[in-house]
Amino acid sequence: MLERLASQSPHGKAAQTATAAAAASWRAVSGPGPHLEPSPRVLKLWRSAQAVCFDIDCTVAINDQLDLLAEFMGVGEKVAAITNSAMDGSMSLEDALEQRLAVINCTPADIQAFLKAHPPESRLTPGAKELIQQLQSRGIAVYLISGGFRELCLPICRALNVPPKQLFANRMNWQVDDDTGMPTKLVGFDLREPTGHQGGKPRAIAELRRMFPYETVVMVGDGITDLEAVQEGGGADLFIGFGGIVRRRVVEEAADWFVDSFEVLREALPRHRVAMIGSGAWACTAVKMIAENLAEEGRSDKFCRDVRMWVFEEEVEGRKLTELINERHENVKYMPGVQLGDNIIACADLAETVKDATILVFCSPHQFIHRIVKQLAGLVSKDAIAISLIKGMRVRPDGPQLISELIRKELGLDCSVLMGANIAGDIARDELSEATIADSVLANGQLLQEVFERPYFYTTLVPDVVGAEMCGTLKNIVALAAGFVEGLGFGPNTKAAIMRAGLNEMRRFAKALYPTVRDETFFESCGVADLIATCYGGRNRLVAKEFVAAVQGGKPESFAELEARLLGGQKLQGVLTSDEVQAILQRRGWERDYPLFTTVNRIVNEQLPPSSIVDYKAAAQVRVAAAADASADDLSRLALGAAAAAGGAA
Ligand SMILES: NC(=O)c1ccc[n+]([C@@H]2O[C@H](COP(=O)([O-])OP(=O)(O)OC[C@H]3O[C@@H](n4cnc5c(N)ncnc54)[C@H](O)[C@@H]3O)[C@@H](O)[C@H]2O)c1
Ligand SMILES: O=P(O)(O)OC[C@H](O)CO
Repeated sequence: MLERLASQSPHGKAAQTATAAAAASWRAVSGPGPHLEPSPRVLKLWRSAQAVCFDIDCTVAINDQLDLLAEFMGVGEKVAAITNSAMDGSMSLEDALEQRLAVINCTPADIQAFLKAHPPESRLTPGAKELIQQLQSRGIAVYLISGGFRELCLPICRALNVPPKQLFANRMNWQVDDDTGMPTKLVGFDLREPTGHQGGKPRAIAELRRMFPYETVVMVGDGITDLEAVQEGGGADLFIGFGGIVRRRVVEEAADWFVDSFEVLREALPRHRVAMIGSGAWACTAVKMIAENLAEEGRSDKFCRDVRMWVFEEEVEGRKLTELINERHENVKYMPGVQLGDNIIACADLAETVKDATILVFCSPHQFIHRIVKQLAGLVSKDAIAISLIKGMRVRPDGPQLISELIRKELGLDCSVLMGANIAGDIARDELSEATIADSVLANGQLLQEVFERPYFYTTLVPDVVGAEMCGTLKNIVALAAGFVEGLGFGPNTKAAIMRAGLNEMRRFAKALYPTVRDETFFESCGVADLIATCYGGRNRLVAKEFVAAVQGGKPESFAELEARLLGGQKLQGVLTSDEVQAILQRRGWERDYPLFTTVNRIVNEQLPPSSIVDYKAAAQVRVAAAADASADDLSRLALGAAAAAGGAA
C-alpha cells in the first residue's frame, strides 16, 4: 500500500519527494534504465548477497493484502476512495493507513475468516518460494519487509518458510476486552514500527545491519518504498525491481535490475562447478562419487552437473586416454570396469579443466603436485575452494610442506583435506567406507560433505587439517612395515605391534612438527582406521610384501621395479614419503626417537634387510649413513635375530 501511495500519487508531497529522490540518486549511480539485464557489477552483488529482503505485497504475494481485506469486509470502494484522496498530497502515509484501517474496522475473527477464504499458499507469487528456498540453502538470510500488517503477513511468511522473526511489518493495535483479556476492536496501528513511515524500509535494513555484519544486502520489491531502501545510509546495496504482478514505470526505470519473474533471479544464482585434478585409482573413485551426487535430482540448482577431470595424457590401446574416458565413461587403465558417470569430462588441458571451477579437488600422486600447482597459478578463481585427497608431503630446504599448505600458498585458496580408510577399488564397488574431511572454514567443510557424501561413503568433519593430512601421509610408511612383516610370514600379533608403534610415531612426529595437531584426530577415519585398512589391504603393504618375497626368492627387485610390475601405472607413495620424512628426522637429529620410521627407511634403501623390521628398536640405533657404512656385525646381528624370530624367513 505504501508503494501505491508513493508511486501513484503525482501530487502527494511525501510520495513525490521519495519518488524523485529515489529515482534521481539511483540513476546517478547506474545510469538511466530500464535495466532488464544485470550489469556485471549488479550480478556480482546479487551473487555475493548475504541477506536478501523481499517486499510482500505485489512481490512475493500476488495482491495488496489490505486492499484484499477491505474487499472481503465489503468496504473495498471506500478504502479506494481514501487512497485516492491521499493522492492529492493532503494526507501523510501514516494518516492514510490509519484511516483505511478505521474503515476496514475488522475483528480478529474477521481476519481469521479472511485468511481462511484467502489461504496464503494461494496468494504466493509463482517462483517466490523456490527462490527463497534456494537462497536459504546457500546460507543466505532472507527477510520480508512489508508496509502491510503483521497479522496478514505472518501466514505468508510461514508459507514461504521464512522465520517470523525475520519479518518486518506494521502491527495493528487492538482494544482488549476487560473481562476476557481478548482483543476485540481494531484501534489503529503501532507507530513505533519503522515500516509505518516514509523511509521505513531502509531503516529496517539499517537495523538489521547493526545486528548482523552483512557485507551485501539486496532489496527486491515492486514499489517506490522498496527502491528507497537502497538510498539511505545503512540501507541495501542493490535494489532489484520486480514487475511480475504490477509494473511501475518509475521503479522499472530506476531499478538497477528489473525482472518480471523470480526464475530469472534463480537462474542468476551462482552454481558450484567441481573440477578434479588427477585421474588415478582414487581420483576416479572420488570423481565417480561426486558425479553421482551432482547428477541427482534437485542438485542442479546449486551445482553444475558436469565435472571436468584433468588427465595426465597417455596412450592406451593406441588411443588417447582422455578420448577413451569420454567415450566409455571408464578409465580403462587406472580403474577398469567401473562406470564413472556420463557427466565426467576428461580434459588433458589443465586450464580448461579448472575454468570457472569453484571447487577444486586435488588428487594426484604427491610427487607430481608441485608442478601441477605451479601450472595452475593465475588460472583458478580466487573465490574457489580447494580440497586435497593427496596423501604425502614435500620436503624443502626450509622444512616440510603439506600439500594443503602448498595449494594455499601458491594458489591463495582455502584448502581442506579428505583423508580416511579409503582403498579406491573397494569404494568404486560401492562398499561402505568413511572419511574425514578437515576444514578450517566450517561452511566449506559442509559444502564439501554435500559433494562427497554417498549412502556408502560417510564423512565426518574435523577442524584439524594438518593432523588429518599428517595421518594420511605417515600411515604409508607404517604400511610398508606391515608389508615386510607379512612377507616375513609373521602373524597378526606382530603386525599389530608394528601398527601400534607406527601409530605412536605418527602422532609424536606430527605433533613435534605441528604442535596444534590434536590427539583426537588419530581416532578418526583418517587416523587409526586408515592405518588398519592400509596395513591390511593397501598397495604399499602389497609391494613391501613382494619386496620381501623377491629378496627371499634370491631375485631382489627394487621398489621402482616392483611398482612398475605390480601396480599397472599406479604410484606408490610410501617409499618417497619415507625418504622425505627421514630427511626431516636426520636434519633434526631425531632418527633414534622414531625407530620404526628409521628402520623402514633403511630397509627401503637396502641398508638393512627386511627382517630387521621385527628388531626395529635395535635396528634404528645402528649407525648406517649408507649401506657400506653399517658394520657387518651390526647387519648380520639384525638379520640373524630377525631370521630366528621369523623361523628362518630372513
Ligand atoms: N588408490 C587409493 O586407494 C588411494 C586411496 C586414498 C588416497 N590415495 C591417494 O590419492 C593420491 C592419488 O592416488 P591415485 O590412486 O588416484 O593415483 P594412482 O597411483 O592410481 O595413479 C597414478 C596417476 O598419476 C598420473 N601420472 C603419471 N605420471 C604423471 C606425471 N608425470 N604427472 C602427473 N601425473 C602423472 C597417472 O596418469 C595416474 O593418474 C595419492 O596421494 C594417494 O596416496 C589413494
Ligand atoms: O594403496 P595405498 O597403500 O596407497 O593406500 C591407499 C589408501 O591410502 C588407503 O586409505
